[in-house]
Amino acid sequence: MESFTITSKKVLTLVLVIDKAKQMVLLGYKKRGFGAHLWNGFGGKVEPGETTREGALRELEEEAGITVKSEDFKKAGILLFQFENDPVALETHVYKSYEFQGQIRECEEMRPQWFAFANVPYDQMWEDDQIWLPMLLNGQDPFYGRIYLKRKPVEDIQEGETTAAVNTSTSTHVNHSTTMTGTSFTTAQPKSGPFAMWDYQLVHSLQGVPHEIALDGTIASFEN
Ligand SMILES: Nc1ncnc2c1[nH]c(=O)n2[C@H]1C[C@H](O)[C@@H](COP(=O)(O)OP(=O)(O)OP(=O)(O)O)O1
Repeated sequence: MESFTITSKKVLTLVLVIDKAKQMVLLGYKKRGFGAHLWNGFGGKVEPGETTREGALRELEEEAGITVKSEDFKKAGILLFQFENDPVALETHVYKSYEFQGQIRECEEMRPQWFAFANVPYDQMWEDDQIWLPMLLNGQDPFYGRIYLKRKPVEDIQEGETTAAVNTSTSTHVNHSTTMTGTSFTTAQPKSGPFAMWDYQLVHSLQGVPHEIALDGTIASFEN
């Protein structure tokens, strides 16, 4: 019996930098931590005292070495990630920019690389990315999505995927990891992470930009 009831949430960010002329998107290969060995946008937890916008810009600079001017930095939407039997959801604020300044560089956590829209490696990304990323790339934002994820059965987990689950240290998902304790994989070439998407709801081309999601999963407020 699935339980996706949530009682609290953590606020995260996710940034997609796009070269509109070349129809390419900048992704990062996550080398460690939650979501390790998957390609994703740049982002992470929002620190105390930061706005989501400030946190997103900070993570982009830390993880890809680049900055974006405030006027070019647009909120594309919010994704609420809910995990089976985990009362803590991840409210992830998604931003996009068609411009950036600085030199793209690799860091300890992420290896950035440009991908043509037609060659985005969805089979090596969070499974939900194939639902909402094409909408973002096609300009069908703002959007709001609710994504329900279930831990994959152990036999379906590929080599390396445990790294993504077990190395979550400060993240919400330590409880999910416990079922994996004792399993040891050494190579790191997973396909789409240790969680499978169970269901989703996505509303795109919204009239307003969502600002916050309530614990019942509805949009609590829009940006001014
Ligand atoms: N399901 C799914 N699809 C797409 N993107 C994500 C998910 N779940 C996620 O958590 N994410 C994104 C949201 C964030 O951008 C990152 C996760 O952030 P994380 O690396 O845990 O945060 P940091 O602050 O960088 O972590 P530390 O390593 O510093 O603790 O993935």
